[in-house]
Amino acid sequence: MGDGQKIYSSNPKDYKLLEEVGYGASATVYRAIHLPSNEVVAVKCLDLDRCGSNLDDIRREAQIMSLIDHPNVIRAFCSFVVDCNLWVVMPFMAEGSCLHLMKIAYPDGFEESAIGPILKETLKALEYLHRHGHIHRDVKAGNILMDSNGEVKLADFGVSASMFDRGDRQRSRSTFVGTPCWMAPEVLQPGTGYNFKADIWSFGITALELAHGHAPFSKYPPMKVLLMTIQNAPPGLDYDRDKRFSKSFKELVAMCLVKDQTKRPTAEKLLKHSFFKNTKPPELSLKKLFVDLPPLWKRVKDLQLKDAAQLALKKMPSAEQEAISQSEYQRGVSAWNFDVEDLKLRASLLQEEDDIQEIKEEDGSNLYMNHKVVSSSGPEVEKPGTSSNNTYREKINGDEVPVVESPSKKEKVFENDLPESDNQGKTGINISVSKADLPLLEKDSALAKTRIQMGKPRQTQSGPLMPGVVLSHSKLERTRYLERCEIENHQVVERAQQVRKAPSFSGPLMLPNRASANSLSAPIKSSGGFKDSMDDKSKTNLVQIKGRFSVTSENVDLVKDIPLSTSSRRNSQESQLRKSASVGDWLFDSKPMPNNQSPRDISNSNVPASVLMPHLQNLSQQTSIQQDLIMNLLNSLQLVEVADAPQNGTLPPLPRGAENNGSVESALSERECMLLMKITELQSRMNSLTDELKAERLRYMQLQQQLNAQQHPVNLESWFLSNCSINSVEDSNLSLQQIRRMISLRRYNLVNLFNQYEETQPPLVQNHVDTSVRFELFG
Ligand SMILES: Nc1ncnc2c1ncn2[C@@H]1O[C@H](COP(=O)(O)OP(=O)(O)OP(=O)(O)O)[C@@H](O)[C@H]1O
Repeated sequence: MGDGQKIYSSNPKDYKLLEEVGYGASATVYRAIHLPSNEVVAVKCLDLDRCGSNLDDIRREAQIMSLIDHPNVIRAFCSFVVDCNLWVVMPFMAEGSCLHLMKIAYPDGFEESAIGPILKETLKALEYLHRHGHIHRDVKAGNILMDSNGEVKLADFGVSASMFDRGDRQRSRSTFVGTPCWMAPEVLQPGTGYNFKADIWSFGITALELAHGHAPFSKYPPMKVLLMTIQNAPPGLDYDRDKRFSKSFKELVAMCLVKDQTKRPTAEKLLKHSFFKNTKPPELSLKKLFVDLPPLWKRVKDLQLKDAAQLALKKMPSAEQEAISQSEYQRGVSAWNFDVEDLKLRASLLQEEDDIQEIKEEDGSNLYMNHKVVSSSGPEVEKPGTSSNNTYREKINGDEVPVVESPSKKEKVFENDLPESDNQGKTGINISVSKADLPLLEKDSALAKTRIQMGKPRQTQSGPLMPGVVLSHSKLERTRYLERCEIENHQVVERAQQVRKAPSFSGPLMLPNRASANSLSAPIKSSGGFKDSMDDKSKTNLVQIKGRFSVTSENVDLVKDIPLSTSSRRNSQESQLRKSASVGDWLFDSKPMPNNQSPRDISNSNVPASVLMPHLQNLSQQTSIQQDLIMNLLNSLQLVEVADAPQNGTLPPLPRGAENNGSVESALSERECMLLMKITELQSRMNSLTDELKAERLRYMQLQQQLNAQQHPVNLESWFLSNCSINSVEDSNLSLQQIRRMISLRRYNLVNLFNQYEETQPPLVQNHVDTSVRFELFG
């Protein structure tokens, strides 16, 4: 009787948990004994509190796992809740994940003879899952498990998605989940959906990971990985440096890592690739990988100790260690708890890698190097910081290879060879302490030092960011746009502060001109090499350079696209203020509404509080800044010299000489009139903003009520009953069938409403709609 047929009870007392053999973002995995049968099993204890996914996701994972029936896919024997944990009982894979194995004994990756069988078995698993309508969405070495007999199984359905959703969403997902290094461009890119071909991309990245010991770009923080995946040529095997690998392996990888998902082959087709023709069965070729290695739990323990020692060396307080370890999890190395704000912040703090001496990652040292793979002897690898990241694909031996060109263009470096840390350390035992992982304070001070040394100030961002844990398509654009709004807002505040601090009494107030570092019209050019790597298109769209890292935007003109109601109002206000050019360039630029949405539009829709709050904050900020401006105007205008003539709509100049007493009087009264007009104008603007703010507040309260109501439609039948003022279905004169019909009509209406709402709302707002509402509506 195979494992599949055994009865595994759902009673925790029937399981004796033994050693810890791994852990992820939300789960710890134990070797355990199923006492009634005396079988060794693995128990994955998912901490429901720590778990980012909702119960539906978890239930789905467990459900899918229990239905799995394929030798290469881990299936769940059973699952049940114990206190705040969900226990998933599954076969114990005694050699753990490929990632573990590489970290322990093969830091430079496996030999091709081992990679072949691992990939082949993984492909079989993918072929099975895809055939049954699932996208795995988290294919990587950390999720490929091996048993001592060489068996290979794909694990972790934490983020898998059923492709059999109803309606338009079928076979095209729009939720941002997964692990960035392994994520396909279409998953990261705005506007497009993705399908099972995303797994093929991840499979290609996994192939590179197995070949090198780490995934391409894994050195970089997630946001940078995200942009590099979108902007750069796909990574691949280097035809010079990766001489130890066959042409067919390189070809296979290149086939998977095609940016156009439609051009990627299916798992079924890949299985027929020549690379797999001569692949030996896993039981023959993989077993040797584990010879002489201590048992899995011992390795895991050793790795944990090693990491703990590294942390101790850094002499960090435990809270900081914890913060690092947590951020390691959350910054995308661990799947679906994607904290976009954190990513943005870190991206903004990015700097030249060579600006600050990097804290060396000691991950490369292996603990049990009894099978060290001889690494290829290629040219010296260029440090990422010294590279311009100017990437293109070059034909070598008739094949396209991604190449990174140094600024001098003297030497070429193959992109996927850039030294990288193991950012996949989601298991937590590899807490890599790269500078990107330093606690912010420490990092900030390092940054500050660098800035002083280099004498080139860089922009950091502050202020509230839009909340959101899930980045979906087109959110990247919106993120850029919001970042820009934030910068503008920051500028406005800075200007207002400067007005307060240093009112100039002679001539224009001293304010930064438009071509300043933060100016959108004149983006600051970093001396970092990254800009060189961008094509012309992205150059024109450059919004910011953050260290070697640029943020571009196709929507740089978004402000122009703000609906007339808002933009024209703002433009006229801007122009009015601009007209008082006598007070310099202190253009009051209100923070535009994200996503072309006027406050009124927002107030007329069902928008969650998280979206409304920034608007409200904006409005109140604008109001207070305007108040400041008015005060400053009043204080300083008497002494301000006005350059423009009154016919230009600006204030008349104040004559200087005492001999012009008569004209001084008339000019003064003229000035007074204009000032009064200006003040009235500003006051009315302030009033209207205050009104808007009040209306928004009111609307916000209403929306929150509506949202609450929508979030808890839980039981439509009970909704119906309560709305029909009857106590039970039996009490009513209606037949159950009629009631069901009414309920389904109601549901239908809700779905319609929801769809309409989605159509009218910009995607940013859509994405903030609680997924539970979607789930409830779409069933
Ligand atoms: N059946 C098993 N047998 C042996 N080791 C396992 C088993 N399942 C998982 N592991 C080990 O535990 C680690 C964590 O497991 P898993 O990836 O399922 O956790 P997770 O919390 O879902 O991870 P993630 O961070 O991807 O969400 C794996 O990388 C692997 O090393």
